[in-house]
Amino acid sequence: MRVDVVTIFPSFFDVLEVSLLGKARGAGLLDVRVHDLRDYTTDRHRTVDDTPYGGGAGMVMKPEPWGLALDAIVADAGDRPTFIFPSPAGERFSQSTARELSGASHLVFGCGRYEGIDERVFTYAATLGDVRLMSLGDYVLNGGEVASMAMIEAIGRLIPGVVGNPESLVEESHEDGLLEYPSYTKPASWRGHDVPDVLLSGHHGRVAEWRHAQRVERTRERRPDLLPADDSEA
Ligand SMILES: Nc1cc(-c2cccs2)n[nH]1
Repeated sequence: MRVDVVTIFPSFFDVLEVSLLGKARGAGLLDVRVHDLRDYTTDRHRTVDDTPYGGGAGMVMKPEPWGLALDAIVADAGDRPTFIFPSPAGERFSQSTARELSGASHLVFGCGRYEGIDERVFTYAATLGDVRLMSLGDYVLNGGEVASMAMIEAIGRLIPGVVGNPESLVEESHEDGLLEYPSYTKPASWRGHDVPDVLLSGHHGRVAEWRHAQRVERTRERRPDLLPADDSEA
């Protein structure tokens, strides 16, 4: 998968060199390219925003630099990518969205500032590929960088080969509508807190039953909205 990121804070994405995604890049599973939007400005001050038509507070990102940046990426890749613009006004990003997008061949993340990107950028991008405005949740960030980083990680880890043991992707929270079960490791007793006996029993069937029950109980307690309507009232 190729991933391009357009941002005015390119160094923010240096962290993608480390950890799991860094290994994925090294293994050629993920090709991440970060672009500084200011490289696509034409004035001496490398201006990327201006005051909003119709008045109002804040600044809006100018369309010209975005158009040049998206054109350069599409010309280089020679394909029709999926453009993802983080936005509090976007569709809700979820694990199923991550799974859907993990099958894409080319994603382009456009990191705007909260006051927004000129709407014509999304209209223009739609002539180059699919456009998805994506929200991580009902709260407001200052820019799309943090949201893009989270989505790149959530999507990237689902690409076959990125996570060593694909088994570890099963029974994760949100993979199948239930939260994950509690995890324990050695020592069996720590500061007076013991690991549940069933996990020390060696009885795989009972462990599986206990873990499923824990998943249902936790989901009921913390996220009843994830359960089918008739169940969450139970
Ligand atoms: N979910 C979400 C996205 C955002 C922003 C994206 C770009 C600027 S602010 N805030 N909250």
